[in-house]
Amino acid sequence: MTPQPSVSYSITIRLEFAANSAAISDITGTIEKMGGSVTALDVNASGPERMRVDMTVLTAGHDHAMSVVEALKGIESVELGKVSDRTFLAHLGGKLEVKSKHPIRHRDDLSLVYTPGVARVVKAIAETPSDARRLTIKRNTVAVVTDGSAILGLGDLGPLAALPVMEGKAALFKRFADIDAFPICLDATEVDDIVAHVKAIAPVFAGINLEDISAPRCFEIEDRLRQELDIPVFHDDQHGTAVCVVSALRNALRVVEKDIRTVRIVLSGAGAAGTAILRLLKAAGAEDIVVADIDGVIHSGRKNLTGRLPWIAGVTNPRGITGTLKDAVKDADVFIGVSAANILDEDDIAAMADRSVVFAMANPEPEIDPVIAARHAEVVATGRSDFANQINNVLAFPGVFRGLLDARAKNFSDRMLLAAAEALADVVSPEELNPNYIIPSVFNERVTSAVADAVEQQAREEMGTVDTITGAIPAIKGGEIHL
Ligand SMILES: NC(=O)c1ccc[n+]([C@@H]2O[C@H](COP(=O)([O-])OP(=O)(O)OC[C@H]3O[C@@H](n4cnc5c(N)ncnc54)[C@H](O)[C@@H]3O)[C@@H](O)[C@H]2O)c1
Ligand SMILES: O=C(O)C[C@H](O)C(=O)O
Repeated sequence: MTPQPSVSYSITIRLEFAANSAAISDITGTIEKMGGSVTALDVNASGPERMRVDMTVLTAGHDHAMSVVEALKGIESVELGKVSDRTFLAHLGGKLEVKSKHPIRHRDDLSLVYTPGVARVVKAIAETPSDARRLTIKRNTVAVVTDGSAILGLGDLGPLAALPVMEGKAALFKRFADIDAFPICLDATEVDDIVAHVKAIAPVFAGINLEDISAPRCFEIEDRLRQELDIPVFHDDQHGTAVCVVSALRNALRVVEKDIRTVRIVLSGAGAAGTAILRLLKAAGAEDIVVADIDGVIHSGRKNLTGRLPWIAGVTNPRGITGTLKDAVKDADVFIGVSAANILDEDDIAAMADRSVVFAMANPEPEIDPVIAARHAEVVATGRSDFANQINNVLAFPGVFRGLLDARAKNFSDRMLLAAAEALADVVSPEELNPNYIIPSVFNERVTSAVADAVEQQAREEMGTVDTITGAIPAIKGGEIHL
């Protein structure tokens, strides 16, 4: 794929020049000739003789940005000032802050929110631990936990480098579900250590969102934490992705008028995302799924199947296909890729069944260029924001957690995930549905509430009657007033 100018590589360039010259058209002409795109021009200072402007330019990458700047240096009448990378500017000082909900103006406030008042609240919680949900941040707070071992598609870059991503996830929790999420980047690599650290911090939180932890460790870490903690533990790269894929597939199959129970699905990738997608596809009724990984198609005769691969071989591949991914996609109705960049070509997509569906979701480079895929497939989706049909787990995790927290759920089930997938799909109405609109934008106001309501309702059904948080209704207990 040829990189296009985008906001993620935008720069702001300070430029000074004579006020009456043709400098502005020279500048914009030079930028456009170099393939950049001017999106804003702000006058920073102006006088009768000279003016200073900040010009914002979209570029296609770091080297491209540098070549645009070099070209501007060549305009004689223009003086170049500082050049700022807008992505780095947006990260200066981090993306989050903690704010007090109660004003602290004088001694009265201190006595209420801190000592001595707080001591009675401490005793109340020690006596009735469930009161922590009413009297602390616990009820609306989620930990976003990583060890930095599988950051986006970048690999194992460690906990410190993972912090901007975890801050970003926390910001998305707040923006889309009004959940207070906090980034926790653990300097730990052993499964036992990670489990122990998450358990140790769990008292503060109503849920744990695991992020960017590499497979296969992520499976054991999640399984153990789900068993050992009484709050939901959700590995977003697995289940958030699975919800979005099943949701998008439901609508894509409506477009191509095929049935999930009979379509032939090829899933490329048997890691964190692939394994969870497979589970949820099975739960949604898919029967003919062939999974391939870096060593080719997974089947029970393949040597050295380890980890979850024997399970995958046992529940997939009903027609006993062997060989490569390319062999598997021939005549397939659906391709779902959560594996690696550019592993399919145009001929592979052309060899799929009529009215095929391609979800090429490897980030940042998909399994096949979506423009090429669209020459043969009827519905194409990617993980990217610069193409139609972006499948990203931000469509799921804020609403899923909102629903789990509101139901005070202790865990989640496949039925809750399926309910979330259905609700997300239904945000796109039959009148709106078309090959380029199978999945809504996260900025569609109905997304989070639809997912949250579906998860909460399903959670309540599965949990029976759930205590509701009654808020500030005073009750006399043991001579003390508990709010
Ligand atoms: N768009 C989204 O919302 C979204 C969500 C989750 C993951 N992803 C993307 O999916 C990819 C996989 O993520 P993951 O967390 O499951 O990673 P993972 O490392 O857990 O699993 C990767 C899988 O891909 C297979 N693979 C690697 N190279 C391959 C190749 N050349 N040919 C065929 N298979 C190959 C591996 O064998 C493994 O099964 C990444 O690119 C990630 O960015 C996208
Ligand atoms: O987490 C995301 O936003 C994307 C996805 O999990 C990925 O690994 O690319």
